[in-house]
Amino acid sequence: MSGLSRQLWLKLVGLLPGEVNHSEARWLLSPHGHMPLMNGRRARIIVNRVRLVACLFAILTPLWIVVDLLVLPLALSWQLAVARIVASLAFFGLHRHYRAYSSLLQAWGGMVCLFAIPSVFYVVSHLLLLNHHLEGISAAIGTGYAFLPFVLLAGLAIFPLTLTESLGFALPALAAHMLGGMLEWTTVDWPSFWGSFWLQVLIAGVAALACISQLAFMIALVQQAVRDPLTGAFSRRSGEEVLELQATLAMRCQSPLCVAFIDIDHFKTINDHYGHHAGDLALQVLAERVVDQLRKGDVLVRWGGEEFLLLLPNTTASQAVHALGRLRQAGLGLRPDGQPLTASIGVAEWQEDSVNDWRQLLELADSRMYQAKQSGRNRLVGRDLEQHGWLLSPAVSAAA
Ligand SMILES: Nc1nc2c(ncn2[C@@H]2O[C@H](COP(=O)(O)OP(=O)(O)OP(=O)(O)O)[C@@H](O)[C@H]2O)c(=O)[nH]1
Repeated sequence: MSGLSRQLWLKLVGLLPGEVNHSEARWLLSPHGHMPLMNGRRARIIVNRVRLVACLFAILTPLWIVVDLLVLPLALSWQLAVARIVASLAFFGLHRHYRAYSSLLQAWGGMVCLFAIPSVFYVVSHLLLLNHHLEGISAAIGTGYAFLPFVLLAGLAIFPLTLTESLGFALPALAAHMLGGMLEWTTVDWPSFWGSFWLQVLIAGVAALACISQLAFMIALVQQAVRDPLTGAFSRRSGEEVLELQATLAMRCQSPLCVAFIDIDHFKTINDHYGHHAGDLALQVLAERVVDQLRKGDVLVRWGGEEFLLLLPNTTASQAVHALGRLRQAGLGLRPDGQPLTASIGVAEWQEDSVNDWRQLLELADSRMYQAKQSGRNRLVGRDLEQHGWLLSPAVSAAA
């Protein structure tokens, strides 16, 4: 990014909701690059809101039948009543059969269905209204049907969406309105077509801001909830959630997933001899080193105390052993006495170790870490090919 465009970007980012920092601001623009944990949580929120709104509209839509029957010509009000009952049943079906998945794609699918039902109802009701010339109170009630697109656009505001996503939903609605106006396909005598179009653009803009603000707030809360405040690594609870997600994905796609348990050696002596602050510092440096050395998609979890879990998606056991060997050679930091900080590491991969559950994978890596401790610490234990048994890497002696 050039200096000028970077400055412009920072200025723009300064205008965005203050809950997110600069590096996270791009997450408000597009779903690309969101961490799977965030996608999973966002998908669940979207699905829950789709179901809630569907339930609300399943109840509210048929209630207006009474008003139509009292005010509109009888034939028209019955036709509209049928359309309302069909829409209400569709909303009810959506509420009943659409479940809380954690895939963003399925969440978008739910939103499409939620917006498709009133859109179809809008088209049908307008075709019916076009056949009647309404006057007085009937005309006023008929005009109410023309407000549905405004309600749809405003309704977007209840979802935590990125700018691209909210535009993806709003633009087709705006385009349809534009097309309808050009074809003079309207039952409402708006003072000005462009006036009503501009109003819809404004509503879509405000809704997009509301979507982004919700997303920003959500990102801030998720970041606070999922991170360990000392090291910035994922907390154990969120780490379990990420591992479960990644294991499900890996098993579905038959792609490798490696986990490594990393336990610092003789960590207690750092605390005992140099104080808790020195221990904290060692933990922070180790977390920084691991994050710096490994791939962007790898996830570091603080499992507890001086124990870390590293999740390596799309990585075979031998690739993981290679990457971890490089990390150990580069160094995990220094102890306060200047000696290299070392760790005992246990590695397991679901396909090569023939496990079909993330908990088993974890237990295997954990038991191999203990094997590394028992074999003298400062080493990595994985599994070579079945017939070769344990693979013990040599101890690392080089300082960081
Ligand atoms: N400074 C600091 N120490 C911690 C933290 N969490 C746990 N510890 C300490 O980590 C130490 C872990 O000690 P042990 O389980 O005996 O492990 P170890 O000394 O590394 O010994 P081995 O694992 O057998 O090599 C304990 O003294 C804990 O108090 C933390 O957040 N900060």
